[in-house]
Amino acid sequence: MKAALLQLNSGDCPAENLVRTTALIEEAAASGAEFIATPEVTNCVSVSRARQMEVLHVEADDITLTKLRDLAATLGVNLLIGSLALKTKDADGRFANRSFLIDRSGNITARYDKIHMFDVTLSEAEYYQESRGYRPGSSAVLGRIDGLNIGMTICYDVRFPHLYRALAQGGAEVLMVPSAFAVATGKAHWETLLRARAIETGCYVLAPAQWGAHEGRETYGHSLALDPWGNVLSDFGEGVGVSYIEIDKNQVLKARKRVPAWGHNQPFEGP
Ligand SMILES: O=C(O)CNC(=O)[C@H](CS)NC(=O)CCC(=O)C(=O)O
Repeated sequence: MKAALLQLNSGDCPAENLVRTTALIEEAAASGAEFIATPEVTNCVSVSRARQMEVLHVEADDITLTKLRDLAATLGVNLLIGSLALKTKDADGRFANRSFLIDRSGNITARYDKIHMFDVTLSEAEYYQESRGYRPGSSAVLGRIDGLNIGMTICYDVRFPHLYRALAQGGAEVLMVPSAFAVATGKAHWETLLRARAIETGCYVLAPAQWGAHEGRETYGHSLALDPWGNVLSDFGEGVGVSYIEIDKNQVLKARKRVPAWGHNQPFEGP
């Protein structure tokens, strides 16, 4: 199956982001991609809560979701919306950072709320408090497209290997890590973390990413696809566009036959 990873430079205007995302999805479908994946916060990258309050919507009213579902149906492709920032009905007013798996008929077949919040101080000048704006999810989610089991995760989740192991042991063959990675940690950790998750689980790892300057922050780009042996299938580097890879379920079986660590559970005590 041909898969496509979109690298975006989403701004803080959902309508504009939708226009650009739609064009790249159409381009990917015209190139024969049957599974197309977009980065974290496809609809809006913003560090301003006031701006988010102004432009974001609850899931039922979100235009990006409605339009991309229609687009998946029109083009007959499977779609992973890496995430949408959405309002919730929570009393504390926090948003959801929610990923959607959409089938060829435009149906939502799985949704996942990012579990691990990026509450990190990289330097005096660069710090993130994601849990202030977003309410974390609490369930790992497996979706399914065209006979492939898809483990859904987002960005900072990549640093928590037990989540990926649980998804692989639950049946995942492809792990999604749509992201908006920081530049400093991207340079230091991005490829290594993603390759490790592929090697440990014997899964494909697909990580479509935000890139470049956004209002109030900057992201690393380098959308990455790994095969189940940990080989880099594609690295988009910088800029905006689409990368293509081939997914072959036999490669999952092959890697796991050589090193079956993903399925070995040896109990131990302590420390
Ligand atoms: O804030 C939003 O609107 C959406 N959320 C994100 O972009 C999140 C929190 S700032 N980014 C990450 O998790 C980057 C993780 C990272 O860079 C690392 O693990 O090193």
